[in-house]
Amino acid sequence: MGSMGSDKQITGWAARDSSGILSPYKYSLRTTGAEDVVMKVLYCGICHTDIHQTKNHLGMSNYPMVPGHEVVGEVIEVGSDVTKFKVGDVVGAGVIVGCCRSCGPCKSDIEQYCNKRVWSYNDVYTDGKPTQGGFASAMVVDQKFVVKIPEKLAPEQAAPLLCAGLTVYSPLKHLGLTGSGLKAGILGLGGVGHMGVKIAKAMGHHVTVISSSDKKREEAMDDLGADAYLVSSDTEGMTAAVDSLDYIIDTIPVFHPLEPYISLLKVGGKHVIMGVINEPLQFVTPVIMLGRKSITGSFIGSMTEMSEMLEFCAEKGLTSTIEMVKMDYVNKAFERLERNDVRYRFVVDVAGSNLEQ
Ligand SMILES: NC(=O)C1=CN([C@@H]2O[C@H](COP(=O)(O)OP(=O)(O)OC[C@H]3O[C@@H](n4cnc5c(N)ncnc54)[C@H](OP(=O)(O)O)[C@@H]3O)[C@@H](O)[C@H]2O)C=CC1
Ligand SMILES: O=C/C=C/c1ccc(O)c(O)c1
Ligand SMILES: [Zn+2]
Ligand SMILES: [Zn+2]
Repeated sequence: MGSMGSDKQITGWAARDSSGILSPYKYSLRTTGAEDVVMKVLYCGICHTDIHQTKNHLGMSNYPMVPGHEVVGEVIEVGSDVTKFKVGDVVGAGVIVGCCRSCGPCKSDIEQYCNKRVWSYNDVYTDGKPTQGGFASAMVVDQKFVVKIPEKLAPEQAAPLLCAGLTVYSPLKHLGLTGSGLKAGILGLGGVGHMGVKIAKAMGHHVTVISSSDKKREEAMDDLGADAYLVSSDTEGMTAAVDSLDYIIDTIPVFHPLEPYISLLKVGGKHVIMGVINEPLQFVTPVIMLGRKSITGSFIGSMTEMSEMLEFCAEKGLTSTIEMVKMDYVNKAFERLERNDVRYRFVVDVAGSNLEQ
């Protein structure tokens, strides 16, 4: 890495086009501002959103694009007004690195819903420079969007919590679904889904995994602690489970019918959509009306919830289940994630990949 003065030259791995293939890319970090934290990236998780973005599934991708928004790093420099962090701290950054600070959502501490949010990559920062994410040797992030990683959590295990963990924790809090004894459905057992099982279990819920295949049954029950496992194509099993769930966390990342899952909800049950799906989903209205059911969405969580969720995971001894890889494996890892071949999150050992050599 270059000097820590202005115009720090660093190396990240960037997608250049919608093939989504990442390769080394040199760019400069902004000069450290008064509120900025500079971190040497240690680990970065691979979220399915990184595939959506690098492959331009939403039609809004700009290249070169260094993805990665489950970033754990070590603080190597802080700006003059930074009070919350010091050099040597192990910290994290997630999906959002900026907001307007004056709109309703910002003032209500739900800055993830600010219409002027700045994304950690595939966006433009307030200085006019493109934002670039965590598959890079370093990142500069405003202290508001940096969180301390609790000492009890291993840094590589903590990385997936910064998006996947938060994405599950936030709607459960917001929707009042934290009490013990609730009946949960986790639809899609991937990175977000497996944290759904762990967090819901830690809240004392009875957890049913609803999966597209039988392949993950044993692991889901024995390793993750799920109470039940349904295969969505098993008509008999699905029928037996009708009207049984208080909520469903739906993490499927592609178009899918909603009605078979909504029918699993009790009266007043909630279907929470997480997947980023760029085509209309459909349902006929009686499936929600005749049961006062809700279909809602949720987007990551706030920085306040991020700290709270990390403390919750530390206290309950919750970690993510990861496969650690080096950066030269990242394209293979993206390909395996896309074909549903990971248990349950890839984490890139960024510092151990010596990007600057
Ligand atoms: N709303 C938000 O704030 C956030 C949204 N996301 C989005 O959530 C979605 C899930 O992310 P993530 O958990 O990282 O993704 P993963 O790929 O890790 O997991 C998705 C799971 O969905 C199931 N699935 C995958 N493909 C299909 C398919 N073609 N048909 C049916 N089921 C399928 C699989 O589970 P199984 O094998 O059990 O069927 C798979 O493991 C993505 O769209 C991502 O962009 C992610 C983070 C935050
Ligand atoms: O992985 C985190 C980001 C999720 C996300 C949710 C909604 C949306 O439109 C996105 O572009 C990303
Ligand atoms: Zn994510
Ligand atoms: Zn705002």
